[in-house]
Amino acid sequence: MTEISHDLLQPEMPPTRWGDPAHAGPLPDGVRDLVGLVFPLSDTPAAADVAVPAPQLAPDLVAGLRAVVGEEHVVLDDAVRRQRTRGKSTPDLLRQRAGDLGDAPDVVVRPDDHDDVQAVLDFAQQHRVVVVPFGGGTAVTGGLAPDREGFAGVVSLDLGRMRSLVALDPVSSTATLGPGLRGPEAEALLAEHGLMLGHFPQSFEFATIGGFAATRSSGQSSAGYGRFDAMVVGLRAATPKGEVRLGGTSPSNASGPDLRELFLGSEGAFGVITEVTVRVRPLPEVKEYEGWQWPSFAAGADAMRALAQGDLMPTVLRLSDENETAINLARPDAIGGEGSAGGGGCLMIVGYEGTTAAVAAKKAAVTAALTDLGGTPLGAEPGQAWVAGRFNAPYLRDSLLDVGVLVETLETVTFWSNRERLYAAVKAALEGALGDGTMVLCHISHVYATGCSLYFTVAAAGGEQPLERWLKAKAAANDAIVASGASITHHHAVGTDHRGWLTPEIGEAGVAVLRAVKRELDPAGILNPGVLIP
Ligand SMILES: Cc1cc2nc3c(=O)[nH]c(=O)nc-3n(C[C@H](O)[C@H](O)[C@H](O)COP(=O)(O)OP(=O)(O)OC[C@H]3O[C@@H](n4cnc5c(N)ncnc54)[C@H](O)[C@@H]3O)c2cc1C
Repeated sequence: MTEISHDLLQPEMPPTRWGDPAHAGPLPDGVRDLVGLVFPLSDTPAAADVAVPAPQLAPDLVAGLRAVVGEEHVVLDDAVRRQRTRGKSTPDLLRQRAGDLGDAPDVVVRPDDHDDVQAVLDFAQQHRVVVVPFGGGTAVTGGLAPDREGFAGVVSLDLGRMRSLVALDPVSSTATLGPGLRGPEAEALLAEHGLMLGHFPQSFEFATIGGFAATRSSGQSSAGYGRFDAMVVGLRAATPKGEVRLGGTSPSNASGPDLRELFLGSEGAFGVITEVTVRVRPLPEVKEYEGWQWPSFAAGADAMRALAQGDLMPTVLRLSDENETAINLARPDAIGGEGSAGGGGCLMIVGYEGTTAAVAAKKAAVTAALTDLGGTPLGAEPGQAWVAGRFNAPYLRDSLLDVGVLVETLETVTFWSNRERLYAAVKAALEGALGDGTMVLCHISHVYATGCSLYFTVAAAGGEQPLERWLKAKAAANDAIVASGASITHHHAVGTDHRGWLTPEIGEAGVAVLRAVKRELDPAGILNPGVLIP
């Protein structure tokens, strides 16, 4: 067994929790008091001293991988394999907390460049070894837990060494980035040139460029900067059939269907994305965020629609429903405290970024529109509070799991005309499945001229079998989404968790196209088997 030098690895999240352990903490008093009124609280620590299953990959195959990428980049260390077991959904955390490491990879392989990745895929295809591309490990729909039945073993292909700014074209405003760069690393490299990407999902601190592309991620500034797939100009991928380079010639073209779309959202099932070329923009001169209050979720949603359809999009635009406004998730330290109801109604956060002149002009136009539509300005304080707490909610989830409260999120997207029906149906499904006292919170954070996403946060008593309780509730929510004619996911991707609900959305012919692409690019089916494709 080879020990890895841990300083070669990026800082890692603990397997049973989210984020940086230094930022984790017990439940704030206000939250504990409030939650204790609704749910029974009981100390529920994660299992300690969990044994990681012994690696199943035959020694000659391990030696073969070592010959490909070098001795020290093939890791069998238990802690490293445990950290790459599944992602960070609540079911993933519950399984880790219960000591279930059944999906642990046999070996972690760390390629240095595209050619290394290609060589690993060639080897894995020849020897029927599953390859699971691993970026930040923040997946929430089972995309890191493929089927292993019938294969010689499972390699977690950790892209953490591929973390460079590969090329920059400031004239065209494009940058080519390594797939293993985490959000802050990519922004720091671009900032050296006065540039930025502008992709800030809640998982920003740990998720990677390759992961963003592979899942068609969407960030908190999507109103102004667009979703990640819309930022991608081109990409390079290694597949078992060889190299694929897409979008390298032009920003757009009429050269047949746009094959970039085949890899955006392909979740490692068609190939390993080894470079992503994105459009970049100048760093903003100013950033301003503020709060607006709306009498109801419907009134706030109508105002968002008016902005989107009137070409008046700020950089950040999000709206909490009445429950989420009352709980004020952006400020866990203030939950249950004075003023936590946020003045009632529904809180909208509006953010502006750009040049001083552009921000002033956009802010004046948006302010006039929101005032006309009946909104009440709350000033900069709620906006600043949201910015300060925007990455904190996942830590709160862990603290709640520690006291036996089940917390999870899910998201969907539909057209404006279907928004109310979808909202009511998902809420009813979750409350019906989880029973009395269940708290269902919702916000809109991704807005289009034609529709919006709905992002739900659910809190319920964990009970004796929290995992089973959640899986039942999630299935009910998925059924409600499909029955409402909405999409099964706006940005979390399909993974294994949503696979069973994809066919009604894309149809049998659509599934056949996905299967045909998979057969062509990955004939032995070694890439993430069971992920994405029904
Ligand atoms: C607390 C929390 C908050 C989140 N907030 C958001 C949010 O605001 N917006 C959002 O869009 N998502 C969010 N997510 C989901 C998740 O962060 C995204 O799906 C993210 O894009 C995954 O990136 P990653 O690098 O962690 O990928 P991973 O988790 O490592 O992998 C995700 C999938 O992509 C595949 N993959 C990874 N890298 C590559 C590659 N280079 N080539 C091919 N396939 C690859 C993997 O095999 C897997 O199937 C959140 C998740 C958590 C836990």
